[in-house]
Amino acid sequence: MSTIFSSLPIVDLSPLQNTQGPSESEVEDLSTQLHNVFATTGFAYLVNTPLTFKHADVFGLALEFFSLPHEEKMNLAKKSFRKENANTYRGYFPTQPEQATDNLKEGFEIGSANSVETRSNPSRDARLDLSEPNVWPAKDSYPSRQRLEKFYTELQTLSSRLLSLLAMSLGKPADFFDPYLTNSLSTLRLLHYPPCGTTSIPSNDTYSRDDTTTPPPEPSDPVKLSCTPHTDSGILTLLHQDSTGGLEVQDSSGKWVPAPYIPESIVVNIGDLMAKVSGGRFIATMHRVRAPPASTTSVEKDGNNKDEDVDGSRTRFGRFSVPFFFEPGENCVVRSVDDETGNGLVYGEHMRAKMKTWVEYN
Ligand SMILES: O=C(O)CCC(=O)C(=O)O
Ligand SMILES: [Fe+2]
Repeated sequence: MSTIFSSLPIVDLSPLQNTQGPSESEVEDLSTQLHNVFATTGFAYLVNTPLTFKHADVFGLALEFFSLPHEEKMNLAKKSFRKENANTYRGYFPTQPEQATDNLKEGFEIGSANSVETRSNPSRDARLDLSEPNVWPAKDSYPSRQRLEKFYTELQTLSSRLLSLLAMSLGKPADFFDPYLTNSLSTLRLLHYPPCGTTSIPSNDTYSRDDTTTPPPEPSDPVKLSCTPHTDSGILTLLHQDSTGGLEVQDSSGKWVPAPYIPESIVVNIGDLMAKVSGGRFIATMHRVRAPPASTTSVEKDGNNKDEDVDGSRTRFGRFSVPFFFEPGENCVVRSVDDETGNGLVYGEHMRAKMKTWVEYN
């Protein structure tokens, strides 16, 4: 359980921007800071990151994708949404208002551009291929494919650096978790929450890379959600959110604490897996997203809401966010740092079990 808090801490990553690399004392300091935030709130803002992508770039990539015609997006839909498609894990998922109006979002997910087949027995579960290649719109309709692939690579590199700082903070060598990252299954997800003025229907359905522990909605809580309460499943999540607001994080008293937009920041949080690996020292904190109100204006490419969208058509977009789920390889054996000799958990199996609870795979 997290502690009681009223806002999320901010961690300044400027030492990682230095091309010479951070000094020894900066490494120590960052490692301690990250340990402290993940052991208390489980969530933080990262500022002055070494990413070359600005918010304007990131939300421009999302806007470009979600502005594609519906049919073109559906050509990339996962098999569970369009049975003639071959992709089971990567690709597009449409909004499902009939399933869960408190989870109203469309998304597009990619893995590594260099994904290699890692299923130990491909025929065993052809229904779900965690290491399948990405699917893409035609080049003309989505010219930014390479940009998105580059963004993925930068996020993977930044996450790996954070993980080595966490390894040190747990008394391990900086490269302790490197074997986890062989054929890493990290996912970059573009998310679009349409503006929603409709009444939320309480539902336990979730589409999220999240825990199964979605609590029932509080009866007296009139909050309309676009993403139900959950914890993330992997190592870390690095989230870009636009200025719409709506992300909330639960503290140990059960209170929902807003995590408002901070320009050019990334929100980072611990996933279930890292909570386990840390021997419970780090916390995978519950979070949720409030539905963007019907009056929400569109988002401009710089992440700031404006009445006009980038081509001036006054389309009302709702909210964009871009989580990056940092995950180990499918065959990675995951163990607590306190229990290096004990039985581990094979990550791919853990994921498959968890996904049976996700609405789009049922
Ligand atoms: O959109 C957001 O701000 C958060 C999304 C999220 O928590 C998730 O996709 O796991
Ligand atoms: Fe999440």
